[in-house]
Amino acid sequence: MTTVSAALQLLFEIATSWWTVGFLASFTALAYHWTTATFGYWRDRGVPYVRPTVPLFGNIGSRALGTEHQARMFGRIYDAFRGHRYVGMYQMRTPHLLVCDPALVNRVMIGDFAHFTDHGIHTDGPEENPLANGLFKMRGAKWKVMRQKLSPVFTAGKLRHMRGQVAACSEQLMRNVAADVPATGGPIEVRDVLGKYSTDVIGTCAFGLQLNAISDEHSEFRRNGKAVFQPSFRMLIKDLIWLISPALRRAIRVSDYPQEVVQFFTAAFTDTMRYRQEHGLVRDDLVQSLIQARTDLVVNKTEPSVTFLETDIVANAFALFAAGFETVSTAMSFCLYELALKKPIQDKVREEMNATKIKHSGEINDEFLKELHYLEMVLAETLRKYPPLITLIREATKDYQVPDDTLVIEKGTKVLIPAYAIHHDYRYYPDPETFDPERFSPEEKVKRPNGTYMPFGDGPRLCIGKRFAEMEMKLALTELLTKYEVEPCDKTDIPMRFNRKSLLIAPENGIWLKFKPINTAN
Ligand code: HEM
Repeated sequence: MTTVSAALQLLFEIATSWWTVGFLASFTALAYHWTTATFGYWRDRGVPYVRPTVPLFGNIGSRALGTEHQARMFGRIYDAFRGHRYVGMYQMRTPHLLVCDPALVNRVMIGDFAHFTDHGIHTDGPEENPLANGLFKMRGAKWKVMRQKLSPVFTAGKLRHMRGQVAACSEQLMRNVAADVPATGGPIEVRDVLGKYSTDVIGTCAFGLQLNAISDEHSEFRRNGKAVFQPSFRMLIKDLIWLISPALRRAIRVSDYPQEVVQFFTAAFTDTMRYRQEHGLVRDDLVQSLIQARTDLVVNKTEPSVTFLETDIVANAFALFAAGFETVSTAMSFCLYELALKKPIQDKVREEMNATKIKHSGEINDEFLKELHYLEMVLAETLRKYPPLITLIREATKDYQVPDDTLVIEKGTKVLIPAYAIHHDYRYYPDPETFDPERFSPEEKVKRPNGTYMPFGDGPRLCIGKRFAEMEMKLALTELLTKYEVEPCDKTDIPMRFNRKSLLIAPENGIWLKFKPINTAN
């Protein structure tokens, strides 16, 4: 009996262990197949491509693990294939085409835009994330209608009306800097102080909030705003899941932002809208254009072919905040960083500001801002060296025959434009790591081919807030640089190191600079 049961026991163990081994082997084979099934896509189409080394992760293992910054990763690929018009690569399992040739970049963004109308970024439904459907993520006809509704508020005439609101924010910025400088007696982390400024600007102009309710370190607006951009493990996972399988992401419903952030921004905008409507308040600002869009598209349904929801309006207020907060503060911070390291350029930009101030009797009006040509060159060079978006993205919305080529970019393909790498290509920008505003003198600019400068993107999807951002940056930089000299200090990172977890270009350790008050009667 004992012998029989021992034999049975042995047989059972063998069977189950074979079964286990078989199961594991099949599972591994299936998993391997699924995680690598797409990796022949570019080879099959005869496209030069970066060989994917790790199943599932494709070419972005280093980025996913946080061991390599995106700018470096795309730069490495771009450099390895220099001279090719495009390169195939895999972000997780998804094939992406990196377009490197400026002429083709120009076609994708401008000339043949009709084939690339969408950014092709995954959006959650309004139930999972009411803030998801902002302009940046909107597609097709819906994007076109909303873009037309919002564009008028960014024209030069309308911006003039918002200049007063932005100027009030730059005065608040100066009070914040003045409070920080004597208190610490030493360096300031400029991204923090400029982050308060750009929060103030969007808070007043897009959410209609009172200035004093925003910039305070402990204000809810500031706290929730920071939470949106805090690089987090959750955000990284969320992005990677989308690249593995959008269906998987939909199934497990990982939303873009924490619930409390969604609730806060929804309530902030809805309260302002209700207040303005109840009090018959009409102002020429972003809030007003969104209220008008709501009346036309949600209430009166003037575009019956496209469905707009209440959440689309709040999502667009939020989109202006999301797109305009970090980009502006980061660009201004890098600008001050470079000026602190290059004193002669700083002096020259200040001279221009002071001379223009005298010419306009101290009044900072539109003419004044337009005449700051050297500052424009400095900002252009800052955005060349540090474009906040490292790559631009498009999705082929129709099949596209690449001109003078055999390749057809199939509908649904993700197309990436490596803005950072192109901005750092020595063929267009010799000695690319040197900060040199003269590259943007009118004579130098015309020498470069189109499709080699795109910090704000280009074509119909060009940043809608470009002029607004330029006004915002010029106003604050004029205030700062005519009152303070900026200098590096012990805590300044030289050379600059980027935060590897951040989606946008961001410094690893903040940007610490000394602010020396200028004793002047101006
Ligand atoms: C230095 C500041 C800024 C930079 C460098 C910047 C850059 C960009 C870039 C690269 C894009 C994508 C363009 C493309 O795909 O071709 C974009 C889109 C966008 N930006 Fe900006 N941006 C800045 C400031 C702002 C501000 C202040 C606002 C709002 C007030 C804003 C609102 C938007 C919106 C809504 C979009 C989506 C446009 C669309 O898809 O139609 N941006 N921005």
